[in-house]
Amino acid sequence: MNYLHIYWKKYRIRFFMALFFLSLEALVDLMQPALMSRIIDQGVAHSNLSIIEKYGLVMLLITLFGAFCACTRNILSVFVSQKFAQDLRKDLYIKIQNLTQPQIDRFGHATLITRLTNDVTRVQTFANGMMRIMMKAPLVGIGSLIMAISLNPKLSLILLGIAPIIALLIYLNMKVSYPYFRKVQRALDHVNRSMQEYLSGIRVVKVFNRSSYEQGRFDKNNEQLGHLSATASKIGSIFGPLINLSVNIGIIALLWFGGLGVNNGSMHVGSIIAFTNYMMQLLFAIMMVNNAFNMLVRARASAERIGEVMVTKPDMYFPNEMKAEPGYNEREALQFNHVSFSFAEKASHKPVLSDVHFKIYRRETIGIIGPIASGKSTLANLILRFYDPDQGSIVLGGKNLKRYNEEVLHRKVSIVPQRSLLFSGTIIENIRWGNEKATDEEVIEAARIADADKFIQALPDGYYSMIGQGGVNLSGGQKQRISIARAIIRKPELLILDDATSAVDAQTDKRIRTHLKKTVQQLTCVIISQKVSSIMDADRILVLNHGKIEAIGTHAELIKKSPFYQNVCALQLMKGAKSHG
Ligand SMILES: Nc1ncnc2c1ncn2[C@@H]1O[C@H](COP(=O)(O)OP(=O)(O)OP(=O)(O)O)[C@@H](O)[C@H]1O
Repeated sequence: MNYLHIYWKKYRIRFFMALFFLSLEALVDLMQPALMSRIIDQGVAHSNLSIIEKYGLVMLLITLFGAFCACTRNILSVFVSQKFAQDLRKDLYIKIQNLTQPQIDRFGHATLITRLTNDVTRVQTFANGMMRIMMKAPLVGIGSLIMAISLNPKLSLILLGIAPIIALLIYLNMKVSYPYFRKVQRALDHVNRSMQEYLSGIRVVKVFNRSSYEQGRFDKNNEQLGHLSATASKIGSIFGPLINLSVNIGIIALLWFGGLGVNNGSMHVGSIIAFTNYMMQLLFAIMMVNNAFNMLVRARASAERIGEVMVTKPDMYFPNEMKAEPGYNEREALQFNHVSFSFAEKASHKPVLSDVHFKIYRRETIGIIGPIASGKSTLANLILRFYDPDQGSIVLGGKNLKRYNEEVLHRKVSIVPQRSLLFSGTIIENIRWGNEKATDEEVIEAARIADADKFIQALPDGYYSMIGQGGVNLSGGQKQRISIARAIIRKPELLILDDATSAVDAQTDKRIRTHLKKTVQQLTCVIISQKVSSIMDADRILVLNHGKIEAIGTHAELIKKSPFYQNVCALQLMKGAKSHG
């Protein structure tokens, strides 16, 4: 948990200031019973009003001082814990942003959200608790013990007998409950995941009448969370009463022996009351320590989970120097050199891409077609360096992808992903998301190329129309066209359309491709599609089958040499001809 060091360094002065005021508060608490004992034994017992007034005034003044210390400490502890949590959340967010795709795949989305929210809150609660009770409790506890011993050494033996039993119970409580709190957080990840999946697929769930099935999945995870939380709390609820029982046995013993002392005249009532007060304070302090340990156990589990993300080192490097490969041909835009790749998590480890070898020339449009799960999107993800090939290399503009600075790479290559992802905000903001500096004219031009300008202008607020989260108030085709405009406005050298026009009709699809060819002359384009009509007029078409290149060539060439392409054309083009006929 070394990552917490920087926050400690940043906030330790305020933390110690809070502890200073907390110690003063504890001191005030410790003085009260002693003063009360004097008021009773010297004032009340002897009907001495001036003593009562004198010590009463002192008690009032120190209580006021105690209140001032408590307020100051509160302001400091809230400030420190809030700021610490804010910094931690921010740093964790940045860390998550810098995780590579395989690392994000490994963690999973839901757990990253729980770690960023719930786990950080737990650590924050603990930090705040430290400045409220954790330090006060030992101070009051030790102080009470000293005061009690100085008041009556014999009676203090009772305290010394009870205190170790309570300390042992606290230790056992911590030891038994710790593993459960880690499990509780993991169960919370599962609940978050089922909720996240449900919300992102809500329409599909409804259409397929799978609400009760999804509810079942949620219930199962929720039950598991409830069960684990209950077990963790049950452990606390066994140790809590045991500690209480020990405290009460101590009080009874104290009153018994104290009563005997008052009877035989060796003790005063005021001292017994003060002693009882110190004993209560001591035992209360021990119980507070127990609570604090419970908080510590939870916070430790959370801090470790946050730590797992914080210490994750990037497994990809994006250097700044970019050397061109020897013998580089200026005409080449992209080159796959015998690339093989598999997702490490896959049980079978079967390669998703095997020995993929091809070149794309500048300003060329390449179509990629292939059956479902043949590796088309994976190929696009490798060009963006979301993953690195296991074997072979990818060369972009004469330079190995591994030598690119991340920002430069993503300025050169832009993608319109299969699922259009829009953000809540206006349409213009969403398009400009691709290039913050783009002028209004450039936004409109990009929308025209993506064949989106007309429908946007027809909306009541035009480019300033609001888009709901994920683009809920737009059709699939409208979302896709805005996504295309967003990619074009970046002015990339290589544009990848990954099934980006699946929701638009054939004419719009064609218009977009024609606009792209005419307007963005320097552009090299990779069009991935299941539709022959989307790629048949590309300069060359690459047929991917089971992660291997089956054939590469023009539409006319492939019709002759690729069995898969022949089949798809036969199915799709004949169907198209029939439906037109
Ligand atoms: N993040 C991932 N982790 C593990 N396996 C993955 C991951 N992404 C894709 N795969 C697997 O890789 C294979 C190829 O997937 P990919 O998405 O590249 O296919 P595709 O040709 O684009 O399919 P489609 O036409 O359906 O979009 C599939 O078997 C898929 O299950």
